[in-house]
Amino acid sequence: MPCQSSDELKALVEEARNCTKNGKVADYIPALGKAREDDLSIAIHYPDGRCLSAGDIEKKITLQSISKVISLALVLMDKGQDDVFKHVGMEPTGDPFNSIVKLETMAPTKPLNPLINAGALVVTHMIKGDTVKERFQRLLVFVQELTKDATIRYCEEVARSEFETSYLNRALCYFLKQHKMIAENTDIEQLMELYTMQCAIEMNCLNLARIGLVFAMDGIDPQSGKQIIPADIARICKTFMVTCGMYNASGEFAIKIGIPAKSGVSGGIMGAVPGKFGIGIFGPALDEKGNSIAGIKLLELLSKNYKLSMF
Ligand SMILES: NC(=O)CC[C@H](N)C(=O)O
Repeated sequence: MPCQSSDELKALVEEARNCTKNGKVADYIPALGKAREDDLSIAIHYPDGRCLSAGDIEKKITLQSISKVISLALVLMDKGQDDVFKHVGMEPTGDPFNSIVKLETMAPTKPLNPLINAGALVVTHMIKGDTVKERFQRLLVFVQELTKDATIRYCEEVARSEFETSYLNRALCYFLKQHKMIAENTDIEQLMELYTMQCAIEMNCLNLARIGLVFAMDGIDPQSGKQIIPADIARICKTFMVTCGMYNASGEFAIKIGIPAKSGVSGGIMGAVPGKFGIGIFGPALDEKGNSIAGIKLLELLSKNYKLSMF
């Protein structure tokens, strides 16, 4: 068993908290700018139901880019790999998450992977349903199943704040629609509504750790034994988490930490230690690449102390 007590975790959190002062809370989505720079919390969820935690784990965070792994799993389950990978690739980019540059320089115009914004917007546009409400509800029910928490909702304030300011994401959508990676009959305002609600799904670190646990256990909910995500799809998602989960810092993260993980600009990180446990972290101060600066430090300490690298 890697980490035995919450006290061990608390010591690591206090050590990692020092670097929050070198980071900055994201404010390009104005509502995210309200977060406290020195916040840091972590939860670890084991398959036998035990949880360890440190920091204020009641605090809720919006998923932001972490939601991209979940929508990918849902759309792969709905549409199958052939259809999905006709619209989005499997390669890391080396560019920031919201970059538009490769869409113009690559032929054909297909987002390189589903975890950058361009690819995630294509994936979200493939969520099944007739209305934004119906499509969002399907995603939310899936998240509630993964977290085993039917109270999970989205934060309207954060969703609205992003919807009102998301010009770059709109630009990506129109570019992709022009090149038929987003279907011609798609209303981009409705897609933005769905995407910003998806990114604003809100939960605490424990919930996040539980999602990580399901991915870690190859899509099985270890408590009920139910296969929530087919093993092959959980494998694909984890592979993307390794190659693209930390944006253009994924290579360094794989070398230094070696845990499949996905970060979001709210400062969340979801980790899935294969076969062992799930991790949920909240630390809103970000580094220059948009990853939680103390969250990465904390994962580095955990990985070194408990030999968690999968490589
Ligand atoms: N890196 C992120 O977490 C990005 C998600 C955010 N909602 C955006 O599209 O800009």
